[in-house]
Amino acid sequence: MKIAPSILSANFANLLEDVKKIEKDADLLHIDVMDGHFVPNITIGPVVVKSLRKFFSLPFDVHLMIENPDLYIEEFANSGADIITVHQEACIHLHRTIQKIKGYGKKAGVSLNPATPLETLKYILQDVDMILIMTVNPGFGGQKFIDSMLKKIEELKKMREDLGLNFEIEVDGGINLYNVKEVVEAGADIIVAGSAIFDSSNPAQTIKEFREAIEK
Ligand SMILES: O=C(CO)[C@H](O)[C@H](O)COP(=O)(O)O
Ligand SMILES: [Co+2]
Repeated sequence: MKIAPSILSANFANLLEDVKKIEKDADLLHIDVMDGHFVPNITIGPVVVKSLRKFFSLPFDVHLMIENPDLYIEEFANSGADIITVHQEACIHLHRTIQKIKGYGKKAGVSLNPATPLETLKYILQDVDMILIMTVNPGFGGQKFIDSMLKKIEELKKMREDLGLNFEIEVDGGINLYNVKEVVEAGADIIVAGSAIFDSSNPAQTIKEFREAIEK
């Protein structure tokens, strides 16, 4: 099980120091990109990804919550993203978008909003490296986990088994020390956590506690 702290809840005025706090304990760095159109919030773009890349070697997991992601894939690829995840709801030609990400030598992820059925992924599952199940409506950190998404994670895991595929299942939104175990038991391979990690007094220690909570 991998842990991907989301910098959405880091201090943007002190981003370098905040990421240094989790660098050794995290498996990936989750970077939430929001455009004010696909979601009602605006965060950061490729310039910030590029600036961070100079200081860190851990994989960058870039979650694009933007309309027309095709327009920005090249820039994010060149800025140092390792995984580029687009939303199914934002892509008219999703298969083409996935191929574009892979064409830059990056891992391709596809994310689903809570209301979007798994069936929309049926014909692209064999093409992706990762599926990101949103367990909050995207746009903001610190929201409450939507419990009905546990079934969705279980169903996706079953689909993966039935099809004999090996994409990773990432789960994002409202995950904390109290619910992480059931999220992993449902089928998550990668856990994203923003507020639970960066709002804590010791983010590195909190990541260790996440791993302990799963073992319990
Ligand atoms: O994609 C996101 C929101 O759209 C964030 O990654 C997610 O919400 C993480 O924050 P938290 O753990 O505080 O819910
Ligand atoms: Co995210």
